[in-house]
Amino acid sequence: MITMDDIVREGDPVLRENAEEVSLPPTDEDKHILGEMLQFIKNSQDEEIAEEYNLRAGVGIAAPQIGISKRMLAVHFTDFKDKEYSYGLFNPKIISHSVEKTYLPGGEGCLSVDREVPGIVPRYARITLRATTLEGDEVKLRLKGYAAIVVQHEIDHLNGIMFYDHINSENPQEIPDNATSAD
Ligand SMILES: CNC(=O)c1cccc(C)c1Nc1nc(N2CCN(c3ccccc3Cl)CC2)nc(N2CSC[C@H]2C(=O)NC)n1
Ligand code: NI
Repeated sequence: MITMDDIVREGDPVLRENAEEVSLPPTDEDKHILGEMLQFIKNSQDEEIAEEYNLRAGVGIAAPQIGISKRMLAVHFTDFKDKEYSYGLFNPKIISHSVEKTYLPGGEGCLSVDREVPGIVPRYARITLRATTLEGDEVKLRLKGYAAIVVQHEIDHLNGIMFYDHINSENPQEIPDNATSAD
């Protein structure tokens, strides 16, 4: 199982690399890894397991965060409208997005960042995504609000971008004019 010991922390160059496309159909090894990533996220949200294995809670993880520079990510969460999202995705690609932006009022956290980095992280409010799921289906997902934020945070990891790269260093709490809070 994946534990916090497998999570690469900021400073490791793999987090600043452009991850490689996964060749499709995915190999059994790639499917196993992505399945383990999804299981880690579920475990991190289970009070007993998280306590037992000292896991930090997250709703998403990208392969570079376990030292694998491949375009794979896993998300598992319920959004503010109680819609469940549980996906392992290969080669996710944002094919269109809104002009409007959104953000988490509490800022963002990252399993690879062992410190609080306060500030508003502006993200597209709505995205349309193409990807291949863990089950091998090619999907086109239209995401908004929290789901859009989480997936953009994880796709950033595939492009060597950390959430704090988006924070306005002059005024971290500044809310961009075309941004509304996700809640
Ligand atoms: C510094 N301030 C903050 O972190 C922050 C502070 C307040 C509010 C928010 C909303 C913040 N922000 C933030 N909170 C989260 N969680 C809320 C708690 N939750 C969770 C915790 C326990 C059990 C189950 C679960 Cl579900 C896990 C997820 N997650 C992310 N991110 C950024 S997008 C990827 C995602 C991620 O998985 N990060 C590890 N940001
Ligand atoms: Ni992260």
